[in-house]
This record gives sequence, C-alpha cells and structure tokens, in this order.
Amino acid sequence: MKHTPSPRNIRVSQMKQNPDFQHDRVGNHTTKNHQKTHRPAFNYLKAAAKKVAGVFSTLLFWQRKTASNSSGPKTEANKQHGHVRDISFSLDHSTGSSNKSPSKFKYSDSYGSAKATSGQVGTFCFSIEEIYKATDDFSPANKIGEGGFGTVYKGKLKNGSLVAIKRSKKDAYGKHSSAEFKNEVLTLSKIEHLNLVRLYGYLEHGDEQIIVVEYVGNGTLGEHLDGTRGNGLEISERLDIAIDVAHAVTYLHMYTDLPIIHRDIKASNILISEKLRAKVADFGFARLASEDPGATHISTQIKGTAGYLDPEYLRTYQLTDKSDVYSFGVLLVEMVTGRHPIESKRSLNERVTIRWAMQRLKEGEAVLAMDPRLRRSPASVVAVEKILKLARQCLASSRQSRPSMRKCAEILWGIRKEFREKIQSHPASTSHYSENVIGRDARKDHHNLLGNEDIETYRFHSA
Ligand SMILES: Nc1ncnc2c1ncn2[C@@H]1O[C@H](COP(=O)(O)OP(=O)(O)OP(=O)(O)O)[C@@H](O)[C@H]1O
Repeated sequence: MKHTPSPRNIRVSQMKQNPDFQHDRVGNHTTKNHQKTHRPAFNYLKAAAKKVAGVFSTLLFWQRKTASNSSGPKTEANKQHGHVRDISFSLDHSTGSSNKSPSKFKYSDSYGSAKATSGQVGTFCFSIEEIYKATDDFSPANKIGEGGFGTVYKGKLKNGSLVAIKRSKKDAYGKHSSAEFKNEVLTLSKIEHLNLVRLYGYLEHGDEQIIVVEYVGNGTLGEHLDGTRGNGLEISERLDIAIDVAHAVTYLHMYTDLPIIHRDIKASNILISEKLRAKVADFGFARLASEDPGATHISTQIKGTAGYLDPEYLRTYQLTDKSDVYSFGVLLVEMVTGRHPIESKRSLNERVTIRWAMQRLKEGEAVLAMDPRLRRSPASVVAVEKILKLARQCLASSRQSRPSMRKCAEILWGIRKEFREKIQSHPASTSHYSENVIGRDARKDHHNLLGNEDIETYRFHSA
C-alpha cells in the first residue's frame, strides 16, 4: 500500500520507528519488565505528539448536513437499531460491574455543554468526596493504568460497583486538556451498548477533571495478545472479540443519534471481560460525525495512534467512518498474527505487519502469517485466511472500497459460523481444538516448536 507522506505523516512515522515504544510480540521476545520499562516513554511521546498537534492548529469540524435534513437515514437506522442490539444482547457476555443503580447518583444540571446537547441520556455527577473514598485517596495501590488523558484508578462505589476512574493530567502549560475531557464525557454519555464501556459519571472540581466509567477487569486485548495477561486467546475467542468490536463500532457509526467516529481503534483500547468478550473504550478522540455518509470532516489536527492511522486520512485530513474501518483492518491483522502493527526490531520486509501479512496472503501462504501461539487445524487455518481477506478489504487504499463496519460484522459472523460447523463435523479438529483449550499453558511454552511443524502439515492439507 503506497502512502503519500505528509509532514504529519512523517512525524507519525518517525514515532512509529522509535524502538522505545514499539516491541515485538513474537520472535524478538519482549518480557513484561521490558514493557514496563518502556511504557512511560511511550505514553510520554504519545502525549507530547498530541500536544504538538494541538499547538499547531485549532480543530476544524464541518458537518455538511444539519439535523433537519437527516430524518431519512436516521429513521432507517432506528428501524435497524433493535436488530443490532438484539444480536449483541443475545451473545454470552460478562457485563462487568453492571449492577449500577443510576438512581443512586445525582443527575447533574451544572454541566452546561452536556446539558445543551440534544439526545443526551444524562450524566451523573460525583462529589470529590465520593471519588476520594472510592479510590482510597487515589492510592497508588488502586492505579491500573496510564494513558494520554491521565491516570486510571480502580474504585469501588458506595453501592459496591467497581469503576474505573480516569483522572486527567495537566498539560504542558499546567492546564488540563479540557476539550478532550468534555469530548469524552459528551460522547460517552450518549452511547449505550454492551460492547462499549459505559459512562457512570464525571466530576469537575477545581483542578480536577475526572471520568467514572464501567470497570472491565480482565486487561486489554493488547495484553492478551502480548501474553502478559491470560492464557492466550484461541482463534474462536479472537473471532468473538473481533465481532464484539465490529458490533460496537457499527453501533457508533449507525445507531447513535449522530454518527460517531471513534478515531482510535487499537488493541489497547479494547477491554476484555472475565468471559473474554470485548468492550471498546477510550472515546477521547471520538468526534461526532455528520449523518451524511458521504460527508467528511476536514481537520487540521490528525489524531489517532501510529500504525493504525488511515493513510487517506493522513493524506487528505478528511475523516470518515472508513478511517475506523481501516484501523479495524489493522486490528484484525494484529489479532491473527499476534504482531504489533509496527514491529521495529524485525527485518525491513516484516516491519509493517499489514504489508507483511498481506504479502503472505497474496502468495497463498496465510498460514505463515498466523500467530505461532495459535494451534493449527484445518478450521483455524481457513478462519485465519478469511479474516485476513476481510482485513485486506478494510485496508483498501481508497476508502470507498472499504466495507462498512456492519458488513465487517456480517462477514465475521459467517467466518465464525463456518469455523464452529467445521470443528463440530471434524472430530479430529474438535479434539485438536479441545486439547488446545485445555493445554494452553503447555502450548505457551512450546509454541515455537508447534508452529513450524503444523505449518508444513496444513500446507500439505490445503494443497
Ligand atoms: N474501564 C476500564 N476498566 C479497567 N481498566 C481500564 C479501563 N480504562 C482504562 N483502563 C486501564 O488503564 C489503561 C490506560 O487507559 P487509557 O484509556 O487512559 O489509555 P490508553 O488507551 O492505554 O492510551 P491512550 O489514552 O493514549 O490512547 C488501559 O490500558 C487499561 O489497562
């Protein structure tokens, strides 16, 4: 795929190559400690890049259509809304800390901009005392992460609900990133979907800007793929997660009052529940989109994460829902290869994972791109090949050629259905698969050995 470099593109590309924050998942093995060492540098650079972009420009955001001429697509979307929700709710999910009781929260009418937004379902304002109590005075023991927005703490509310409390940090000028904070609150408060992290409330108190969201307790997809969390994900589990993400983003694009472009679909923004289902998080970059599917938003500020950014967006600064589709394509490749989008320590032809994987697919050797930690079976090899074919569509250089997120979900349902039928009808595959589920730890130790042998086996079978 050829990208026309722009000054911003070059800046992002330079960031991508920095070995301080890119490491290999497989091959050039990286330990957990190593990651810990480099994460602060990574976060610092990302935050710095965001700030630099902010200084350069004011965000320009056009909506080509007004609300008054949008009743057509909206009506259609509303008709379909129930359908998508039905599909999502019929899945076997962990809902995390879903025993929230909104009536226990105060409804805030003090948040001017939030109140003024039409279609707002309401946000719940916490007191600083409640936040201190929930986090044990922001005890370091409750710190669960650090991101571009700030520090994330685990908290427990009075009613026993577990929550994630995102506390903003001050920017280079000693001020909070107020625009990003408000954007995240407004966006989150409008959405409700099983595969999207739920907003519970917010707080602006003096210097503090705080968001309280649903706690999703089993780490991020990135951690599961890295092997720093869990026992490794099976292909069926990866398919479920991909479908969950596709549902979530379809909902954002098609079924909210105004379409929402997430703008930062990536493995570290996919939170995993105890039942290994996905919830899409971090709407700090989300931008309300026009209801006209043909409309684009021209921004002078490129936002997103290196490696996942749509090259057409980088080139034209025009943001559409197809930029999310591109990022989803990168994510699909990441999920089946187990590699980061940029693998800076690998040889030149393997450094950009999507290029390397697409080349393997083109040569009819998709199995060579398969995560060595995945056990090969006829069913899993076919599934991986089909997922890579879908990723190829998502990564099309022209956004018109990319499928919608809804189409992606439909294709993934088909792949999952076929995979399930195959493992049911082929006892060999089933036992292979079951053994894999039971003996994950053993596989983790031996994945390199299993990889090559099985590749040869399935090359033969598929020939
Ligand atoms: N709702 C949540 N439940 C549980 N853990 C969370 C939740 N939200 C965030 N975390 C944890 O906190 C970390 C930081 O999250 P955050 O969304 O602030 O940043 P990020 O997505 O990693 O990076 P960036 O904001 O730069 O894109 C996550 O990687 C995750 O481990």
